[in-house]
Amino acid sequence: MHIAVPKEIKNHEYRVALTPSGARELVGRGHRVTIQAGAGDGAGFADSAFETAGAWIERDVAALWHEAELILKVKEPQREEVACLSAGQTLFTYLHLAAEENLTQGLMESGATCIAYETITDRQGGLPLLAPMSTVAGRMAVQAGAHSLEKAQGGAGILMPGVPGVAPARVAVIGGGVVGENAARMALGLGAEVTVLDRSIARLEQLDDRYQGRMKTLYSTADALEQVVRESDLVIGAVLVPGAAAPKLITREMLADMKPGSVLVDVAIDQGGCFATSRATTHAEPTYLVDGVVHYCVANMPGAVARTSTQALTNATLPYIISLSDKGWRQALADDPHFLAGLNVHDGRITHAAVAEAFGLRGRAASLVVS
Ligand SMILES: NC(=O)C1=CN([C@@H]2O[C@H](COP(=O)(O)OP(=O)(O)OC[C@H]3O[C@@H](n4cnc5c(N)ncnc54)[C@H](O)[C@@H]3O)[C@@H](O)[C@H]2O)C=CC1
Ligand SMILES: CC(=O)C(=O)O
Ligand SMILES: [Mg+2]
Repeated sequence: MHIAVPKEIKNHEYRVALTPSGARELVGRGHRVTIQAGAGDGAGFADSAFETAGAWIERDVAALWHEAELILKVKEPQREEVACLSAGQTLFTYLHLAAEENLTQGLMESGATCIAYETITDRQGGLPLLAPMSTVAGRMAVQAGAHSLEKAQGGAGILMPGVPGVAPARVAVIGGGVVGENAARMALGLGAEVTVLDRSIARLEQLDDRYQGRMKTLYSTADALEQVVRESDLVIGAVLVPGAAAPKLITREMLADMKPGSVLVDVAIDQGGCFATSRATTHAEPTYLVDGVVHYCVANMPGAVARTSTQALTNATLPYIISLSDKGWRQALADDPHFLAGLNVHDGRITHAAVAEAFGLRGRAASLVVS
């Protein structure tokens, strides 16, 4: 199969969809891998490393897209990338379509087969291709939050661990999944007082057990959220309903009760965000203020630590890429219902129920596409 890897063009996105080690595995299986010149530079992988792995380097972007059967990316395609996609091609990347109506429309019009990393499931009920980047983003959320609490960033001027005789910061994490656990773990490590809220009792039990009560767990109700948000210095949004737009859990009114200079980090922004006042920001300008509360809402947080993230991403995606390349998308998805859950758009139709519901459209069952 002819596999192409374009250079990412989203603001401050330095990741690349494949490492040279990943390219070597694919080339070794008889596939042709073409990498856009410079695509790996931001992650520290030079063109020469890809060439050594047996990949081809292409300078002509239009030719790269035109000739590919399978296109591997990291972030959702930008407008000029959607224009390069055509029927018969397969796109494998993060899509987060419920938050992007224009993108969804563009992908439907392209006629391409679009498989989203973030809706692929596993036997344990997890999201194996979202998890590595959620681990990164969860850990980064605390770094971003701690920085935003500094006075020069608009924050209240609070040091996360406090000092002897002065209390540490209070951190609330809404959603105790992969992002939430990693954020809570980092905040605990910094000496903050940490509360995790979730709707899953089983998950709260697991966290309580794993951290031996060192973080407080709360069942997530409107009352609990109001109370915790009022008391917290840093609130991290980490909820997810797979494929769907994030529920708005912190309302504009609740913001008025927050302490001036407190910080909201909305990691769930790639699904539209879980705070009513969230809007996507970029690494170039990551924060803004609403009612004296600092908002950090970067939709591609792992892009800033591209070296770590690129390796973690390829580790997770490679088995799926091999399956797509060896078998073709239809057989690969037909063989694995968890992989099939990643099919979001095919031949002009939405094939994921939560995405179709987000836009009030009638989708087509993914199972019908591969049967
Ligand atoms: N901004 C960025 O750069 C990145 C964003 N993300 C995003 O972070 C979000 C979280 O991802 P994961 O942790 O991997 O998901 P996950 O599925 O592991 O965890 C989500 C948790 O939210 C909980 N939840 C759902 N509704 C809730 C509610 N109403 N109240 C409280 N908890 C609720 C679920 O029970 C689950 O435990 C996703 O939107 C993901 O796309 C992930 C990586 C990078
Ligand atoms: C998951 C995601 O949106 C990211 O890694 O950028
Ligand atoms: Mg986006």
